Amino acid sequence: MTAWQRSTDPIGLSSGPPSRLPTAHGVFTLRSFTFDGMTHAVMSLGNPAMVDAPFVRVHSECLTGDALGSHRCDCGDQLSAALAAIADAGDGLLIYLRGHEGRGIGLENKLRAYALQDDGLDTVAANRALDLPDDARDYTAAAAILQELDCPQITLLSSNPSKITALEDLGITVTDRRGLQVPDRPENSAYLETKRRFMNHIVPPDHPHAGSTDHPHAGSAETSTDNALEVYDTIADGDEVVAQLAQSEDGFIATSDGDAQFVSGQIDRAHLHRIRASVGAVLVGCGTVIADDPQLTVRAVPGKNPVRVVLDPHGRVPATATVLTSPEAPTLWLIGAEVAPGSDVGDHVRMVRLPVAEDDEISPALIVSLIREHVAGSILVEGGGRTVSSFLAAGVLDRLFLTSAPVFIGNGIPGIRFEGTPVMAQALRRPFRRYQFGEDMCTEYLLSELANGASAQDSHRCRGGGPTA
Ligand SMILES: Nc1nc2c(ncn2[C@@H]2O[C@H](COP(=O)(O)OP(=O)(O)OP(=O)(O)O)[C@@H](O)[C@H]2O)c(=O)[nH]1
Ligand SMILES: [Zn+2]
Repeated sequence: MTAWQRSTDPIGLSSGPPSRLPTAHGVFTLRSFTFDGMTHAVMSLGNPAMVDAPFVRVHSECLTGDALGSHRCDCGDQLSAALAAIADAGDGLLIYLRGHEGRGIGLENKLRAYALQDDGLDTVAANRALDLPDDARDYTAAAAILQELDCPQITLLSSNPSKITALEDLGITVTDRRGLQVPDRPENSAYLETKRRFMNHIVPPDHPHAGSTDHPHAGSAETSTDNALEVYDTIADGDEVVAQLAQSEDGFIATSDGDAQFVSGQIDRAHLHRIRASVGAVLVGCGTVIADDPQLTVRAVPGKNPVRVVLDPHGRVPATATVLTSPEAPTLWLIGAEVAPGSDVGDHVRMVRLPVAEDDEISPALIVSLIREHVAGSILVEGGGRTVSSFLAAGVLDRLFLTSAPVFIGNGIPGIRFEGTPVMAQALRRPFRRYQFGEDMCTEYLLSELANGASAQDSHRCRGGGPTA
């Protein structure tokens, strides 16, 4: 038993005898190591303990990629490239970690996540939609094996920086890291982009997107499956007023009974959550809070929750509303000057009085400046139809994302409606871009010079009234 085992491992690491394993990359030595009830496989070549920082691949089990030949991920290619690199070096180890399937959520859950990805979610959003962590892997067994094999200093074959951190936290020194050369395949390029964009995976130096944060789908009017559009960065870096609304083909956001589940699909939902993650504040009218009791947090994609702002001039929001009771994100409660708030609210809620308005209508511009006194960054006006319409008509929106779903409601709660013009030539036309979100069509209107200028370099922009891409 090594010193390491005695000091930190009450369960114990046990290993089986070495055996020969002839492979396409040479004859390796194979041993099993059992730790905490799980048996892992370790392939070694040469004498890694005698090398300063030997090549080590810590490979997470992936039945579909490693054994079934799946091209949804790059695991099979990484496995084979790692063995080739070790064979080339002459000394090294591959630790095949079982129990890591699906980044630690198991095969059954990974296949559930695959089904959601077939419907348009990306790999991170799919785990979240299942209420599962983005990455649940534990590297304690790998660190124990490396100590046992006298390899406390290694060159890690990986493009995942969090593997380095995890191993270093467990006492392993990663003196160097090597990325493995694996092809981006058409079937897994969106998956690899998501890992690079949202899980910090390192882009290989010879990759076409190396050194750039641009996303291949940026500004695209084509079908986008992971909708990581460039515009989110523009919104995050600016202080725009952005609105988003999903409506039926005939312009309703809900049925006449208020049923709004669900007008648009999963990709549009992920898009909305990406906008939430890019803004400082998300505003809704009290009607939306009463009808839908929304959480207004970022759940479908990674990112920080914005401050939730509730517009409540007549004090109609019930004290039981999620925005007032759940402390997941701060809430700014814009409440009428003469309204007496009911019972106590949580510490996450800040009450701000609206000024008295003569005609009972508080101007959108004033609401924006009130929010700006408390929150920095862009503001998302998320609903409902009346609130978004009043902001549009008042000319305070920089950008509007309006998603049309291929469904007819016939009659219901209206989406965009405002006092129009009798003269067609005077109707509101602005430059726009279009994105296909699965079955839904999202049109992004560039309403202000600010938004128009910030997005000027992007391709696929159409002039108002022009043909759609
Ligand atoms: N939950 C989930 N897991 C996946 C998915 N695709 C692959 N995996 C799992 O992800 C694990 C591999 O992790 P990756 O993020 O691809 O790569 P990595 O091991 O972190 O990084 P490298 O060392 O560069 O390969 C394996 O356990 C796969 O089963 C997916 O869509 N959803
Ligand atoms: Zn895989």
